[in-house]
Amino acid sequence: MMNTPTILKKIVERKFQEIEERKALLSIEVLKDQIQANNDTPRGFIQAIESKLGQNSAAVIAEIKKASPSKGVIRENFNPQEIALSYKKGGAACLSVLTDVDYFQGSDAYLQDVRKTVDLPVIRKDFIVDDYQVFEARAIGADCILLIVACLEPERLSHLYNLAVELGMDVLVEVHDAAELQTALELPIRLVGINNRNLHTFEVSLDTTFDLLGTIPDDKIVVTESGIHTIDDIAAMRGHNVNAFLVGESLMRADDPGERLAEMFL
Ligand SMILES: O=P(O)(O)OC[C@@H](O)[C@@H](O)c1c[nH]c2ccccc12
Repeated sequence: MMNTPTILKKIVERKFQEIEERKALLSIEVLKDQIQANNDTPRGFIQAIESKLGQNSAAVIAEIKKASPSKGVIRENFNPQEIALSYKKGGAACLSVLTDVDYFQGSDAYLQDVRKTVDLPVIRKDFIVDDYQVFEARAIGADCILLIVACLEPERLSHLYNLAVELGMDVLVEVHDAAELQTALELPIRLVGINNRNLHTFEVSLDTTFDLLGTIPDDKIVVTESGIHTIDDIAAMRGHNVNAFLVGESLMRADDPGERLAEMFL
């Protein structure tokens, strides 16, 4: 399968080009200066999740996503700041903002705007494969980054993880199968994201989470990602003691995303 150009492969190939384009416009040194000048302390992403879990509540990472390669445009009336306020009101623990431009119609500006608007911790949702993007994430105000095991060699994964932590950010390490999970567990991570969507084929199955649960040590927080649509989906997860959720589409399709969040989770 890795020989055919899957969507993930195409995205990552384009991402390497994009990074070169961005480096030509703004050097990594300038990004470092921006981080210094911003003098911004990252908000505790993991801490916000732990705090919800400590109250026996579900911890929801609510996603702000206009479009995706599998679904096309998900939300026409797209106002990230308004959505962020709605999510906050609906009880989200954290926010996830897509910054990938070419495949998700995301933007760094959305993340910057959202973070100014609400006090919740924000994860930069993108395909991070290079140091440049980790500095960039902190420069635009990200509190956490996503690292997808499927698009990184283990050494690079470990290197990017350490760099993010040095910059004060939290990391959500995302896996989709047992081999990726083992790679992730080599790192001193607290959060393990299990993506129920296969990024090569787009197939979604909540069994991905259930199948991998058994081999995850108790000190990790499992975040189930993608394909969470119904109260039954949530009850099934919570029945397996999975209490942290990353949810996008089903909230993005609602007129009032935060209200929908509250209905689904409370
Ligand atoms: O919209 P959904 O099915 O609720 O999924 C949200 C989130 O899990 C999904 O956007 C996602 C998970 N991992 C990713 C990696 C890259 C881009 C997107 C993603």
